[in-house]
Amino acid sequence: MRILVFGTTGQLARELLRRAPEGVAVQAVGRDTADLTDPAACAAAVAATDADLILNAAAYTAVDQAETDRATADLVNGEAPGAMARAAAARGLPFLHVSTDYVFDGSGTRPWSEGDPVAPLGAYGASKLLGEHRVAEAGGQAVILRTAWVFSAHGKNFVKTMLRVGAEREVLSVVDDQRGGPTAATDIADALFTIAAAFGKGRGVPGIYHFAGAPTVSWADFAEAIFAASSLPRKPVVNRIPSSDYPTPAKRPGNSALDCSLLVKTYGITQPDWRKSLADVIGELEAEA
Ligand SMILES: NC(=O)C1=CN([C@@H]2O[C@H](COP(=O)(O)OP(=O)(O)OC[C@H]3O[C@@H](n4cnc5c(N)ncnc54)[C@H](OP(=O)(O)O)[C@@H]3O)[C@@H](O)[C@H]2O)C=CC1
Ligand SMILES: Cc1cn([C@H]2C[C@H](O)[C@@H](COP(=O)(O)OP(=O)(O)O[C@H]3O[C@@H](C)C(=O)[C@@H](O)[C@H]3O)O2)c(=O)[nH]c1=O
Ligand SMILES: [Mg+2]
Repeated sequence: MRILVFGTTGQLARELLRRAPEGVAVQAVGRDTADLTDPAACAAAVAATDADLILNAAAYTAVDQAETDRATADLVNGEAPGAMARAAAARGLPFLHVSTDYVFDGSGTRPWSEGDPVAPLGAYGASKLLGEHRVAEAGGQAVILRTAWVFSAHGKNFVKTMLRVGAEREVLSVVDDQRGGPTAATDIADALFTIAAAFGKGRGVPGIYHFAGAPTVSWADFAEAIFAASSLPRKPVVNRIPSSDYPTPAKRPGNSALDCSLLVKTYGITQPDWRKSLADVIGELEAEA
């Protein structure tokens, strides 16, 4: 099976390139070939491909920056995936897309199910929701995988930020009232390959699915786990704060927990334990250093 992947340098794109199972060839295209601010270029890449399936791993992920750059976020996260999905549908090719917990408003404490009402708090979440709508409207065989709190040994993420800042400070203030499921890019890549294989066998089931690591924690809990798993000589103390003490341009959801049972039922993909994947990522980072 051949998979055309949009994105080459991102956390997820890199793991897709590294973890393709035997018999799967990943052809990744970057900004030079398909800039997502140019939806027509994305459609052209789909029209020209000899791949059996299309996977979009590229996105505008700068949550705060999106607040003042809404047009670019909507183009990259909304219109470009829409153009990819329409071009894939026109050729009868399955399309796998990735979305986010930030489409929810974060109310309540119950983990969000796929059919729950969406109400993004910020421009990034709104742009990802636009992408979900555009992909659904395209009418093809599409899967939208909503994930959360992605980390890996590469790119920008909370784990790397904590290790960098934690090496310099004795005390770190981290929000304790936003809860979610940290998810390793390696685990998302593997889940997407499982879904792709199902489509390869004619057994793919289109729709929206949730996929996040377990257990659900706060960012402060996650920070403590990161320091515990690291071999920092002097581990910083995590000072637990409310979000109101950590002002940011974009408001984040309080309850980001995703109910992932539909993916288990449909594809047999279980929730990964992020503590295991965190140990692997920290191992990789410390081996590189
Ligand atoms: N990061 C997270 O915490 C979460 C991410 N997600 C979703 O998961 C998916 C993967 O995210 P992740 O791997 O973390 O993202 P990254 O920020 O690590 O990577 C984003 C990728 O998109 C590419 N990209 C951005 N803008 C453009 C553009 N205009 N044209 C072409 N390529 C572009 C980047 O390329 P370049 O290097 O050239 O900029 C990069 O390869 C996305 O859909 C994201 O919304 C969902 C939940 C949480
Ligand atoms: C660095 C730092 C962050 N924080 C807070 C800010 C924020 O609420 C939380 C996490 O910080 P981040 O900057 O990683 O958060 P953020 O960029 O909002 O992460 C999100 O990215 C997008 C792409 C997604 O789709 C989401 O699932 C989610 O992963 O921790 C602290 O409390 N203390 C700190 O020292
Ligand atoms: Mg990033």
